Amino acid sequence: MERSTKAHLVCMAAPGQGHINSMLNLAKILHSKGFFVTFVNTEFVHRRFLKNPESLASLDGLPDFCFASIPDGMSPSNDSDEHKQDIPNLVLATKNNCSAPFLKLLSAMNDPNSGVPPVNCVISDSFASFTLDATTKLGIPNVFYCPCSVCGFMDFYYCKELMERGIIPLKSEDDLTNGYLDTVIDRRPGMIEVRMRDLTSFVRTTNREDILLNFIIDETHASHQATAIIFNSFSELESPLLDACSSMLPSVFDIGPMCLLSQYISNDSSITSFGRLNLWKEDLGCLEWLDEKEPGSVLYVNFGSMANLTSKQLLEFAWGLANSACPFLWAIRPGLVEGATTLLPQEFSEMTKGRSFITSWCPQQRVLSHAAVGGFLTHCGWNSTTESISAGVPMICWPFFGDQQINCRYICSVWGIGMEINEDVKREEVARLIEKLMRGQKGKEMKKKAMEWKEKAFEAAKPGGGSWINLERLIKEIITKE
Ligand SMILES: O=c1ccn([C@@H]2O[C@H](COP(=O)(O)OP(=O)(O)O[C@H]3O[C@H](CO)[C@@H](O)[C@H](O)[C@H]3O)[C@@H](O)[C@H]2O)c(=O)[nH]1
Repeated sequence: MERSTKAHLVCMAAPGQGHINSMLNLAKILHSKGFFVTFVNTEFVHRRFLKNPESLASLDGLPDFCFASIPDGMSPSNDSDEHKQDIPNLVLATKNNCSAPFLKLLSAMNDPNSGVPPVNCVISDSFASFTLDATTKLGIPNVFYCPCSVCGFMDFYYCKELMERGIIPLKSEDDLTNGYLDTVIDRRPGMIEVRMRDLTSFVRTTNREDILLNFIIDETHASHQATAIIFNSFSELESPLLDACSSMLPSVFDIGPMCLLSQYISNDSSITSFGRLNLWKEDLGCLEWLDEKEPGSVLYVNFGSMANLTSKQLLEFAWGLANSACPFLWAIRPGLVEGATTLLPQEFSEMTKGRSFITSWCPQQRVLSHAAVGGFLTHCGWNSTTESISAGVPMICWPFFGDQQINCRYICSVWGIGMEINEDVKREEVARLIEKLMRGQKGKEMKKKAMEWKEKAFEAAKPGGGSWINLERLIKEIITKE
């Protein structure tokens, strides 16, 4: 095969649906800008894609866009219950096992007989800092791509200082319930004043060695070694945070929302129709169901790819939805409720018949952009948040873990486009907030605000907008710099 002469970018995704979607959007944009792209997954997720026919078709790639995978130490026996995601185990496996295979992969691609151009730059998920060993050894730039919000990243980053000051981890399990979580934290540079409960859920531990808490501290601080760091955000949305971040880290570029930027890829590129990498099979039937519904009448409910609910929480949401009398589309992915087989009672199905559509996985961006959707009950994952902002849809927030608590705080208190449900979810509150969002004055105000943010997001992402210009600067000043 003749070796392409294009500059070669290797995009290393972290093993999670939210991370992969976001990185894939970026990879497609960079491909459309004339780069040769290799998109790398860990074997744990790659094995899942091989089992999903739609994703499998995408793995064939396109001219100058190919896929690769690296061993992560997760044996196929870990896939036995593939819907159960043991996140601490996955995080440790990736961190401890991927560095050497990644170096091996880059070295193989640099071989003149590899058929692909030598690697010019690595774009690495900022939660896959194991790539630094290889790029340091080979002397090539390593640009971190953070799929979280800037507020989420900074919240993780500042945990180190909170730990040094003895504020985290918690002193006792009682702190989870004795009101300690309502303690206000000193303002951190660039951030608004928050309570302990708004910090990442990973601080809710008494164990200083907690895997996830130490992981997010180590990974965010590893950004100091990156050549640059990119955020899936835009200046208008997170300006003070971006300023604070820029004063601490190497070159910072906000080039989001990625879901909008990727829509501006040139039409003549076959990459626009290029498939998606889904861990679950997508149900397009929900779009036809939405077509039948009144504009703005449907509440969309989805808790993303990682959150786990107890059966009790699921039932509180279910009865809240049933009692609200609002039409709703609810995606309950396999594994959302651990161990449960029968999820929803017969009475629920009878009571919501004709106004509910339950599925397991849907084309979320298309759902959020559908005229029938008037609100989103979400876990506040950053992709869901930016997709909702980009569609002008206000939210009801039930953050589960990680960066979702701080995203929720910004959605509700800073951007004015959401209302939070108590952690200890109760059906009465669910029904009350749905009513408020879909029919109340507060809902109207939030919708107006959401439409304003949508416009700002489009302004940033369109050719010539702030994020677009930042992308071009990134390519010129970092990726292709001689
Ligand atoms: O039925 C569904 C459900 C989700 N999605 C897509 O899956 C992604 C979900 O991403 P996100 O909303 O960010 O949630 P998670 O999958 O939970 O993402 C993880 O990764 C994010 C980026 O780091 C973090 O912000 C989250 O807290 C973390 O849980 C989005 O692109 C959705 O459009 C679908 O296409 N169909």
